[in-house]
Formats: sequence, C-alpha cells, structure tokens
Amino acid sequence: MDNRSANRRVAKLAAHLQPQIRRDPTAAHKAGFTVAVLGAAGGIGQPLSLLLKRCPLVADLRLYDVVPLAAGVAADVSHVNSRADTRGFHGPSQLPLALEGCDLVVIPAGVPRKPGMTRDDLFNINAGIVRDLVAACAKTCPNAVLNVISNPVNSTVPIAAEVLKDAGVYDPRRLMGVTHLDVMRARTFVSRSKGGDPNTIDIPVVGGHAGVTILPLLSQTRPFPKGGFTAEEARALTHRIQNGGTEVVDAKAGAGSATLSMAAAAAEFAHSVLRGLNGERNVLEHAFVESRLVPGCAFFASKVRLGRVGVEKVLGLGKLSDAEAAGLKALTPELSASIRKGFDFARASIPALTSSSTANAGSRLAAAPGLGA
Ligand SMILES: NC(=O)c1ccc[n+]([C@@H]2O[C@H](COP(=O)([O-])OP(=O)(O)OC[C@H]3O[C@@H](n4cnc5c(N)ncnc54)[C@H](O)[C@@H]3O)[C@@H](O)[C@H]2O)c1
Ligand SMILES: O=C(O)C[C@H](O)C(=O)O
Repeated sequence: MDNRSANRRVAKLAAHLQPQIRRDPTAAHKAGFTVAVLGAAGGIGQPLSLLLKRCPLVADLRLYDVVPLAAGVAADVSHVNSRADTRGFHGPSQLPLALEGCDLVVIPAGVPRKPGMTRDDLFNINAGIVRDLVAACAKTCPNAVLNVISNPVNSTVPIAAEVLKDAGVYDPRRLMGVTHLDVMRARTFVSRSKGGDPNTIDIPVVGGHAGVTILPLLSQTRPFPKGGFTAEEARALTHRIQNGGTEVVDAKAGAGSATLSMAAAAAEFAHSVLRGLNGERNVLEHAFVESRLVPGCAFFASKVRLGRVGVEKVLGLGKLSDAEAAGLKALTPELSASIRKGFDFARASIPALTSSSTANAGSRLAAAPGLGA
C-alpha cells in the first residue's frame, strides 16, 4: 500500500472513530475535572468529599474549610483508591490555592438548623459566609460552576449572583442552588407509598428550598402510579416532601440537619454537572437558577438541561393540577421576599467587599446570555 492510500485509510478510520470517542463518556475522563468543596470538614462536607473522591470525572479534589480539620479529612479521603488527587486547605490565606483552576466549586459552608428554627434563621450567619466565599471564587476561578448548598438557598443564591455581578463575572448558566435533596425525597416518599422504583421514578420538584416554596408536581410523576393520587394522598406527600428537612432536624434533636442524604444528593448533582461539562447530552436535573418562569421570582427551581456551559436550558413547568397551581400561587410571595432579602443584603454589603472590581461590573454580564424559559 502506498503512503497516500495508507493515509486515506487512517483518515477514514479516524473519521469513523471520532463520533464514538465523542459519545464514549469515558473518553474525555482522561483530563478529568478540578473540584473544590468549601466547608469540607463539616457534616455534609466530609461524606460529600468521600463521594466526590469516588466520582470518575474528578481528577483533582480540593477540600477547604476554615478549621484545620480540612487537612485531616483530605488525608483520610486521599487513601480511597481512585484517580482523584486530593488535598486539604484551611483558612482564608489558603482559599485561593484551593480554588485555582477549579471547574466546579460546591459550597456547603455555614451553620445548620436546630429544632424550632427556619432556614431563614440561618441568614445572619450564612449570608456573609456565602458572600465572602463566592467573592473568592469570582476572583480566582471566575469560570467555575458554583453549586450552593448553604441555607437559606432561596437567599444565598441571589447573594452569590450579586457578588459575581459586582466582580463582572456573572454567568447565570454557572450558578446553581442545590435542591436535589428535595427531588430525592420526592422519589423516596412517593415510591414507598405508591410503588415504583425510587431510582428511576421522575417527579419534578419546583419553586425554592424552604417549606411551602418546595412544590412537588405529583401530577407529573412518571411512570404515573396506577390509580393516581387521591387528594388526601397528594396533600400528605406534598407536606412530607416540604418538611423532609425539618423531619431530620427534629430527629437529630439539636445535633444538626441532613448531612448524609444531602451529601448523596450533592454528589449525585455534582456528577451530573460534570457529565454536562464533559459533553454528555441531555443531562436533566432540578436546580434553583436564574429563571423567567414565574413573574416576581428572579430565581426558581425547575428541571434544567445541563451541558458544557452549565445550565443550557431552563425547562418549563408543564401542566399543573389545580392544587399545584394553588401551591405555586401560595409560594410566590415568600420566595420572592427571600430572593429580595438576598439581593438587598448583597447590595448593601458589596461596596465594602470589593471596590476595585466595581469598574468591571457588568462587563461579562452583558455578554452572558440570560437563562430564559
Ligand atoms: N441545600 C440543601 O438541600 C441543604 C441540605 C442540608 C443542609 N444544608 C445547609 O448546608 C449547610 C452546612 O450544613 P452542615 O450540616 O454541613 O453544617 P456543619 O456545621 O456540620 O458544617 C459546616 C462547615 O462549614 C465550615 N465553615 C463555616 N464557615 C466557613 C467559611 N467561611 N469557609 C469555609 N468553611 C466554613 C465549618 O467549619 C464546618 O466545617 C447549612 O447551612 C445547612 O442548612 C442545605
Ligand atoms: O432542613 C434543613 O435545614 C437542611 C436542608 O435544607 C434540608 O432540606 O434537609
């Protein structure tokens, strides 16, 4: 065979293999992603770090906390035999090192609820923690996807958005509040009461992440249970899903809130984000993101399609039952007020945060497409 026909055969083979390489989810894993957990020594942070160490898409895992235990957690997790290089960082001086080059930053830093508290009662402490951590992300890894777990999510995500805008690096596609635990709870409680496989049952949970702002759309359960839901079943299941967090807070009796189930939810959600960044098509999850779905709510949780840029598309709410439509109407004032509270806090405290970044404000924002739907 002469050189030219050999080259043609190689080119033909390469062209034939290329689509397979693109489709093969393991093909791009070779590079892997750099992921940081901020609050890694905490109740969520520790099991989340362990689960991320096991994630095949993570090549470099950075575990950061304000307490020195971060180093111990990293030493411990690093012995798990997976490819992710794992290092611990602690204290603000090491935060930029933890964030350098990150593709994804997961933020469970902050205080949890005790019995009798609402998530909003955490605002005074957690708002400042999230503001400062996101400011550090804006500076060191402005292109990273941020997954915000710290409560109250309905306010901390708007705070994060304002901080990113102030730094001129806001892209709504890369900012997500993690509401996946609500989806997991819906799958668990509905499949237990009505049958179905909790791994595959699909139940949209929309709105926000606090009490009545958590709105499961049981009428859209797929596969739909035989006989459907009676009004009483739908009411009881909705109530349980909305109060799943309080159920755990009360059961832990002052020792914290959901940590293990949340770590599982955050790890599963992070894995989906990385699958999207990795080029996998049609990765669908729920997240609290910038949205135009509901007037008055600049952020809203709904089904989203994840891709190479983060959130590729905010999907619609579908057809609601009468009870769900009433639930949506009822949640809007509370969610809207929580979002406004986050915006107001950020706007009031940002001038103290960064004076030099103000000149850049909006430069990237202007270029970033909004998340419509
Ligand atoms: N989104 C959700 O569905 C969901 C579910 C469960 C819990 N949460 C929230 O997650 C947060 C954490 O819960 P937890 O049980 O892990 O609490 P925790 O107290 O066990 O852990 C929090 C960790 O954050 C660290 N931390 C505090 N300030 C920090 C800072 N500035 N930088 C870095 N780390 C910092 C602490 O040292 C601690 O290790 C709470 O706000 C809780 O309400 C959200
Ligand atoms: O309920 C909490 O305070 C923690 C979390 O938001 C949850 O839903 O479990």
